[in-house]
Amino acid sequence: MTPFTSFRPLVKTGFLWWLLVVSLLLISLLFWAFSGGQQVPWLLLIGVCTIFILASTLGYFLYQGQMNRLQQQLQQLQELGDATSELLALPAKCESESSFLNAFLSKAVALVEGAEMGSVIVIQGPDRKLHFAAAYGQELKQLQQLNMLLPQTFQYRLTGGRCDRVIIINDTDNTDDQIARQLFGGQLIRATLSSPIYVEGKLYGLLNLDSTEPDCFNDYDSTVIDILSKEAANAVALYQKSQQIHQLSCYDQLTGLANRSYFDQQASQWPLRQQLQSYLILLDIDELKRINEEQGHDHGDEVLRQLANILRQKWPAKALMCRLNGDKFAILSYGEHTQLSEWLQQIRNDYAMQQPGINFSCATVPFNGNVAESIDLAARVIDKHRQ
Ligand SMILES: Nc1nc2c(ncn2[C@@H]2O[C@H](COP(=O)(O)OP(=O)(O)OP(=O)(O)O)[C@@H](O)[C@H]2O)c(=O)[nH]1
Repeated sequence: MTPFTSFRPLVKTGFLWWLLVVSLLLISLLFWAFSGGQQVPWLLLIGVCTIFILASTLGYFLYQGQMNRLQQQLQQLQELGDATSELLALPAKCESESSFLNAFLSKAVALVEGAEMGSVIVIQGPDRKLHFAAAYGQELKQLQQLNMLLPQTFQYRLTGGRCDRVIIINDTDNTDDQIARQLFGGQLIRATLSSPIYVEGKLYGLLNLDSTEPDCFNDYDSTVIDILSKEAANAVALYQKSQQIHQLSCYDQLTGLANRSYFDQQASQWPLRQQLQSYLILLDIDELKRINEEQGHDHGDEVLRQLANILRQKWPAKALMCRLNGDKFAILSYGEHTQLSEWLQQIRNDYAMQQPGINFSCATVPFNGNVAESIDLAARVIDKHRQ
């Protein structure tokens, strides 16, 4: 981040003083010249000089005020530039979408001078329900109790349902909007700003900034938040893409369980315990080929999905699970051998209730850190049982 170097005005103050002195001398010279070197009208000269000095001083202060405002805006612009580049780096650092939204919200509150608090609302489902995903200076749980739909927001109403621009309400006394008038620590929100966030052309959510003081947001804040919301949208899209890539590369699309390579990766970090043996359990659905042929591939898919669901929902201990390939699943779990057998029997019973007549073969072998070895051993045990 480059530190902001103080704004250098075009004209130095010393030069302005010289300009004033020279102008006064010129005025005096003109008076002297017009009086033809005779009696100089001193009173008139002093009056003119005084007016000139007052006008110059006023001009100077107006100029300074403008320079200060410009300096402030430049500083804000630089902060905005820093914030936007930080935003794009955030998805890689944040563990979840909600932690990203919280970080984004903090930046927005810090950038807009009048903002004391704020929230990020994500629009959910076809009925466009409002879900408060992040809050700053307000109780998130309390906000999440507000049961509202998008059409009830002032953003929606004041844009005629288009939600296409930043909306500022600088005095909430003039609105009956529930969100706009929330209580904050016993105080009423008096000014509020709402910006839509579009991710890949679809309304993703709203960024709201609030203050207990009226008239504290201006057009400049609106521009800053508009830019920031667009950058946040890019960052959200980036985050969602990276999640999709993770999902596609690590999980089996049919069952939602981990795939073999992600399972291998996680199993390599599985903590082996001295007091409690770890076991690898291999499950292989019987005669899936025949099921596919007789009842169709879709039914075969359902058979696979249901076993995965039962394993995920019913396995009673901490475990890693995956669909190894085709009709084979693996579980890495702690437990006593007899206990694991009981759990497997329970899974078998539950599965038989959902898929009558369909069974699976399984083998439980000790796991000592080498996944491939344990899987080979378990596969040999299953083959032996089937012969
Ligand atoms: N429906 C469906 N079938 C699959 C999928 N992946 C693999 N299969 C089928 O699963 C069958 C597995 O064949 P085999 O390894 O001989 O297993 P099996 O027919 O269950 O025979 P056993 O395991 O010896 O009882 C093959 O016919 C594959 O086409 C899938 O994603 N969906």
